[in-house]
Amino acid sequence: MSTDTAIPRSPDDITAEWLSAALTGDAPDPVRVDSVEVRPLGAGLTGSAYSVRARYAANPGGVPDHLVVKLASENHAIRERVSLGYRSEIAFYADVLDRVEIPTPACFHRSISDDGQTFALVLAHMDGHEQSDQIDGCTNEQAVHAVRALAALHGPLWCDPSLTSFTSTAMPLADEQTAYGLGEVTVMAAGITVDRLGDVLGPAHTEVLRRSAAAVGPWLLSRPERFALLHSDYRSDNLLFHAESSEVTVIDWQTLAVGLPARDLAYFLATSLVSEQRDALDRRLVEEYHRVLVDEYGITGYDVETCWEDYRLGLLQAVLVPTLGYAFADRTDRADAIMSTMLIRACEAIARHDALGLIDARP
Ligand SMILES: Nc1ncnc2c1ncn2[C@@H]1O[C@H](COP(=O)(O)OP(=O)(O)OP(=O)(O)O)[C@@H](O)[C@H]1O
Repeated sequence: MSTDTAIPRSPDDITAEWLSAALTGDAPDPVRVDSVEVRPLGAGLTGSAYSVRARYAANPGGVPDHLVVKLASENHAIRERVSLGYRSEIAFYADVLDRVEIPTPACFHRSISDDGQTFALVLAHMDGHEQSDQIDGCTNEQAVHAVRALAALHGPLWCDPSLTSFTSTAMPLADEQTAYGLGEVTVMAAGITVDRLGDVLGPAHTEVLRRSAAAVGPWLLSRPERFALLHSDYRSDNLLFHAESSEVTVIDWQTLAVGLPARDLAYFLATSLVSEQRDALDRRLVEEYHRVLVDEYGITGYDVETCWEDYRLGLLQAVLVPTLGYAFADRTDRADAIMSTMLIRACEAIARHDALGLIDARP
């Protein structure tokens, strides 16, 4: 791991010298970068991502010319608040990536300071891929690729005992104390969300939102017999689809968690498809996710009806993650629009599939 001073804190620190050292690492043949062209990417809500075009004088390993460098936020308060997210993403690329099969950008360098508030990641820029718009949602074809990729995250570490002690995440496997603690924070976050967006959500969705937030504690403790590593924010904004093949590459690993696998599946289907599209497709997409788990990862003792029930139960993830992210972040018109769209879809799905009834049925 690099020392603190070696890690860039701002785009000005992304120099040819730094990139040369970062890309060389411990390798005997140095990478020599002649020049870099750095441009900002993304909204930068929790960190900063930059597109970096590099010209090489020596490039023995064939690192691509077009890279993404991710750094911590330049805002101290944000850095403090999300340092666990930074640790999660670095842990993913350092310790987890080789143990799962979900497609991600190739990683050429990662470093983080001891306090977790300064980090750098150098990734391949996914040229030829595009992000689908969170409000428009994914196409049907993109959705198929997304659920298959999800099975490739969950399948390899399905109920793997090592995950019970995986703590490089803000949301390790829940016990009673953490579940009810997170439940209380979610109720608070839902209250703030309703104060801001209640008029847009309307009374019926507001009621579902409040009841869902109130159920988060027992929900997190449901079905403890099944767990996997979760992305937790598996939605359009974090999925880059190949423009022609629709194959997906998954980014933004700052919300790693351990829990019921279908939480990721439900979150994706509830936030990243428009409601009518989800109603028409969710059964088929759940079956496809299940098929890949069984056929490609040899998961046994998990029939498709149980997977379907897990999907229904998992829908509360689509209240948990957005409200926590939204209530404690700065407010913008775009954030309001994305959040209200995701929450309306989530509440419709929760009501349609009686997700809350499942929690009551099996306390
Ligand atoms: N490997 C990549 N290839 C192409 N684009 C990328 C890549 N990684 C990130 N991006 C772009 O940069 C944006 C920000 O990346 P990411 O979501 O990982 O960072 P973040 O700190 O969580 O940003 P934000 O706060 O804006 O969500 C992405 O939305 C995407 O547009």
